[in-house]
Amino acid sequence: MRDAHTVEQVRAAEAALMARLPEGALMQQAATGLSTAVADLLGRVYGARVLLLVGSGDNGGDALWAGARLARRGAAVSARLLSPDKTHPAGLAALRAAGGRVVEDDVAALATRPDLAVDGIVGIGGRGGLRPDAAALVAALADADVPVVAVDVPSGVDVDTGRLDGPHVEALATVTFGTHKVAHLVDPAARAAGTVHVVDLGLDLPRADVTALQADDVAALLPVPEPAAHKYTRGLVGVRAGSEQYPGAAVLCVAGAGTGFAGMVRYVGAAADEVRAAHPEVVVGVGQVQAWVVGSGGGDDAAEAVREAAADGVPLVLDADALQHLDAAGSGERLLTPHAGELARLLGVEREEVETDQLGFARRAAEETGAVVLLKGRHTLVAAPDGRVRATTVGPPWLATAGAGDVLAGLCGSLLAAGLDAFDAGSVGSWLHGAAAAHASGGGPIRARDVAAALPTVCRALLG
Ligand SMILES: NC(=O)C1=CN([C@@H]2O[C@H](COP(=O)(O)OP(=O)(O)OC[C@H]3O[C@@H](n4cnc5c(N)ncnc54)[C@H](OP(=O)(O)O)[C@@H]3O)[C@@H](O)[C@H]2O)[C@@H](O)CC1
Ligand SMILES: Nc1ncnc2c1ncn2[C@@H]1O[C@H](COP(=O)(O)OP(=O)(O)O)[C@@H](O)[C@H]1O
Ligand SMILES: [K+]
Repeated sequence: MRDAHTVEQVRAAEAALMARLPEGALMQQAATGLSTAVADLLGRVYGARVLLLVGSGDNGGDALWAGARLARRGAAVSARLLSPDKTHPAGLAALRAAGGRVVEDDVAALATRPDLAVDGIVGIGGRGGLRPDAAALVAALADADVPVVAVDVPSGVDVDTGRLDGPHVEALATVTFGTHKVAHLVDPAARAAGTVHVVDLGLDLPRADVTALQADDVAALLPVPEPAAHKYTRGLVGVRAGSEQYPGAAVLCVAGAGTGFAGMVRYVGAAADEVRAAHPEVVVGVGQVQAWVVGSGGGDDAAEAVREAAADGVPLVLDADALQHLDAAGSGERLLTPHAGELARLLGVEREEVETDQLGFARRAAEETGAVVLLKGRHTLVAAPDGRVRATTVGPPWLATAGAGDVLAGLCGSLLAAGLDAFDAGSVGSWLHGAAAAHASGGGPIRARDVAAALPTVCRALLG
């Protein structure tokens, strides 16, 4: 499990550890890890030009100490101090002693294009977007195409929410300390962090509310049939999806549901002929199920489909059109699978608001509806009403293709039918969906049906 802790949790754990260690020991560990990661990215340290962006706090201190290490290995290290009167004194002295120099202004900083910049403007102590002087320097570096390695977090992002509240650093990579922070997993900030490396500090941390399942977690949660299982004990998943206008959504939703986690797939809806033709193993017609998936491509019949599914009193996946009929869905186990636009409609806000505060709105929707909310996106978030959130960080941008959401809804429904709760079904389903897309893609384009087809291979690899 990848845990993402809050600033408060990190500060408390760091304080407890620092009380037992010599002064400055943690910063030395951080700077060592940072300089190693920068050296790896540079390939060759000797002769490389490294520019440090140094703010007023310990984040700047980390950058300076790491810069000193790189300078001792032969890099030409210069530092642009954004608060010259408040620069970390020991870090600055170490840099100078190692042969690094301070540049007077942005023009001098960029006079010779740096090979790489180290963003030590602000870390977990930052508030609000970058201030104008820092923003101007960061913009100039972006114009000059200088890759940036962020120290702890890309400066300017909101660490605990993943929001971007103004100008910020767009990093190639981020070297963080002790644990992931929320902004490393939650978009849009996570996008600005690039590849995240964690330097272990040996912190003793509490449970994290924001996490990301890893392959071994998913493998442990997969529903595997008992030796004496038969198709009814494994669970039946019902799909009420598709319409005359969108029969394909039914076919794709059934493809996701029919991956093999449930013992049987039942279909009810307007696309029975298409479903039968594409999936001969599916049973068409009403009957008992352990979970229903409702709404993908559901058109005008969605309200009725939600009402009928809810009448069975089993867990529900509510997708697409069904999301507009939550009042008909009862209050049992429910997994909602909106994209940002659908979540915005559900909450009566603008799509852009959801996109800028994905964690906040996913949590708010879960709290207000009492359902688990799976907010689809680059990093899909699965939020439980109690505030826990799992982010899915696998899945290539090629997955943003029509019908992929229908496959996901069906897959999650099959996991619910097989006995997972809505939080596990949503987060495991989303992880498998992303991993299947990555497998099917191999770096190239994919169709939604390819994602469904790759699911068994991904599961086999996990279980093997
Ligand atoms: N704790 C530990 O054990 C360890 C901590 N470590 C490191 O310390 C970092 C935290 O250091 P920190 O607490 O000094 O805060 P930090 O993020 O450097 O910034 C503070 C100052 O920045 C300013 N400022 C604020 N907002 C701003 C903005 N938008 N734009 C520009 N400036 C802004 C503001 O000062 P002001 O200018 O307002 O006086 C504020 O006081 C942490 O991220 C990690 O890198 C590691 O060494 C491992 C061990
Ligand atoms: N940039 C991206 N990177 C990775 N996955 C993405 C990205 N954008 C969207 N996705 C995923 O693609 C799928 C699109 O689903 P959705 O928007 O419901 O499409 P549709 O309604 O056509 O089925 C979701 O699983 C979403 O998480
Ligand atoms: K930073």
